[in-house]
Amino acid sequence: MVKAIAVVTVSDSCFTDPAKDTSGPTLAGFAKQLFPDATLHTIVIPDEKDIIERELLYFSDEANVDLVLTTGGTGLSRRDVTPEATKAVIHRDVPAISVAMTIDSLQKTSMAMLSRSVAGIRNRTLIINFPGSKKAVTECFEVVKPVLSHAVGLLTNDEIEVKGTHDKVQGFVCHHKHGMANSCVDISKVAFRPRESPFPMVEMSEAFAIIDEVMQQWSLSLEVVPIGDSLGRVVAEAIYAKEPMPPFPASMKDGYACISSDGAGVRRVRAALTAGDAPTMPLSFGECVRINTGAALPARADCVVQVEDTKLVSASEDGQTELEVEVVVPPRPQQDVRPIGCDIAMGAVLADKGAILDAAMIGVLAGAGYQNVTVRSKPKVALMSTGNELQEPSELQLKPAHVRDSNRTMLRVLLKEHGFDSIDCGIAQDEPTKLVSAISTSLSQADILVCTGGVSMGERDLLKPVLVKDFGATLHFGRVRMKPGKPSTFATCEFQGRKKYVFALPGNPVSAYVCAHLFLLRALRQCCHLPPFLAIRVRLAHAAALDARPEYARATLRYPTTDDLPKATLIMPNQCCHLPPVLAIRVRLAHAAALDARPEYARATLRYPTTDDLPKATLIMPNQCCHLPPFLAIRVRLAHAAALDARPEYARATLRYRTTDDLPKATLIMPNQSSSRLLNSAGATVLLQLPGATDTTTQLEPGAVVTAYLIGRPY
Ligand SMILES: Nc1nc2c(c(=O)[nH]1)N[C@H]1C(S)=C(S)[C@@H](COP(=O)(O)OP(=O)(O)OC[C@H]3O[C@@H](n4cnc5c(N)ncnc54)[C@H](O)[C@@H]3O)O[C@H]1N2
Ligand code: MOO
Repeated sequence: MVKAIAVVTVSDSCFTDPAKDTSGPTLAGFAKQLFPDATLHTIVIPDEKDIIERELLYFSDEANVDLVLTTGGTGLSRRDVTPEATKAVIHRDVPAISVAMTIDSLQKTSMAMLSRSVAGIRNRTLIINFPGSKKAVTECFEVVKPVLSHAVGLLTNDEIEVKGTHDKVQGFVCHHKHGMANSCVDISKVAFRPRESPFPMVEMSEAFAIIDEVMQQWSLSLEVVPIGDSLGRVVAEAIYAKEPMPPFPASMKDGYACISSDGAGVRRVRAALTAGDAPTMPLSFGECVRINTGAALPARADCVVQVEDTKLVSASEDGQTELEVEVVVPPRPQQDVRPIGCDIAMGAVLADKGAILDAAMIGVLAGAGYQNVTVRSKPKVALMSTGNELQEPSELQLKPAHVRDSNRTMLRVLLKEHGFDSIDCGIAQDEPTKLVSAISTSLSQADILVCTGGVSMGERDLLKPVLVKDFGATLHFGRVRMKPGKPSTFATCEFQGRKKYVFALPGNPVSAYVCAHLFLLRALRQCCHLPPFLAIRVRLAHAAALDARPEYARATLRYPTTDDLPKATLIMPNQCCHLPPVLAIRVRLAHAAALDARPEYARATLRYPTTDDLPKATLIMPNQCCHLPPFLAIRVRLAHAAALDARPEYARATLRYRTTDDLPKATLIMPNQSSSRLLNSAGATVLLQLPGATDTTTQLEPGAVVTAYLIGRPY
């Protein structure tokens, strides 16, 4: 199966102006049409041998793409070096591919003789050079189209042979290849089923450690996405500024661009410059130019005097032209000027490797001329429900003894909420051969299979035996001391030569919901190098009965103004496995809580204190049109000193929370929080409300408590 394709346009002119690239998008369109499920990477690079080689190596060795299709740079001109770069990286050539393309093209034009295309294999990646025109790409793609899938299959098969031996040793039979699925699981002798679960009960800490360790084996791959689609993605390689920002000395005020050494006094107003006007003549002594915020200063001007610090001396009779103004306060050199590169120096890091792209960072990239960004790929997740009692949610009429499948919809939406797509693999019946067939289909499409139901002790709970006996899976855990979700199962297996991860969650809807948060999202976030969920401490608003098992209770938070910690209120006192939210946080009980024999994860709501001086009903942003609540305001401590402006300031910051701290610690993204510098907002999770400076207080000391508005996910 072709899982990932890269289309590389090699052309100096397209690199300078990507809008000129017609053959790349054409090739990409054909590739997407032929392999609609494959991840598609596109890139435009100049005719530089080193760069071409680097990208080919990257796509075959790091991004693990199956097919690299280049277009351009195959002709005879001095800069045409794509074939040389390709030859330098391939391990084996496949000359007949280029020969077939050439023979076909020769029937249309004798110019085809001048194409020097190369095709070859590097590891498991097939690389094919196409010529650089849209017409040639269209013709040549038709030639190779019939063999691409098979060629990639053959390359992948090398690995399957090796894995096949391994699978046989473990008793795994590859059912999906033979049409009708078989299973080694015998369900005829129900009377002899185990009366005790054979799976050791692992503690939560152990289950987390197992997931963390096993998911390290997830093989990293990268993809290139348009910046507009990159929200929440993790940057794969540091991105640098190709030009300074601002690219010219720019005014910070509406006023007059002057020469500071002229001091205070009357100046002739030579012209007016609004933002976007390119200044033509240098300023002379005794002159000034009326200027707007953001406009470029004329040569020799070294300061801006804001309009408030000037007086009109003379104007044209119609009032349309200022002739002379008086500068009242002598200006300082560089006053109210943003010098070239003061917001972003050329070569500065715009987004570092590992950064999680947010609106500010994406804005920075847009301002710096980046259209695409290389990010870590997300795993492909398949969702499957199991159970003979399940019917599609779309069926209005319930059949006798049936329930509608709510888990698949819930999990799809939950994954979406956390930025992950999923593949719907339907409902599988509790019958070994049907499960084998459904699991095979799911695993062939995804890296991670999430299924619900069939993991407990019933004679139709077949997931675990089918995974082990029919897929040779290793069960890393099959029971966890927790509530809800005791029979949660985590397994891995080799399938079609690739490692697959299986989260077999309990069928009870709440168990599936809670365990998806705790286990599945933890694993997915680790694959993308996202940090685990933030844990904060809160107080219970009321008593909470405890179960013998530690319990993950769904709760809401409330934020009274007088308490030190948020208050948590259980969604319902009866937390049997049929209800929903999440946030792993330490809380204080607001009331007495009866304990069960087992540690219990009780569902509660939380309240969070803010300071008494908090402006009580001030919305930071009017979310009200959609009847959404305002952003949460919480109290935090400054991790460092913060200089105060004359105006109250909403400073962009990140939070760090240790369970030993009484309050989260806030760190400003950058000390320079100037409003033209979007970089100082990139990565911010809170707006810190800093008070305006007074005569006696010009800075807040480390540890000072201020209000923070949560504007993003707080991790
Ligand atoms: N003898 C024992 N029985 C059970 C034990 C045990 O330790 N010993 N554990 C209990 C616990 S705890 C849980 S949790 C459940 C887990 O059961 P399964 O994962 O095997 O799930 P099923 O039996 O298939 O279903 C349980 C329940 O959930 C409903 N369900 C299943 N799938 C869906 C779906 N997609 N959408 C909506 N509802 C679904 C199903 O109809 C059942 O009512 O086992 C206990 N038993
Ligand atoms: O562990 Mo189960 O989800 O309590 O019923």
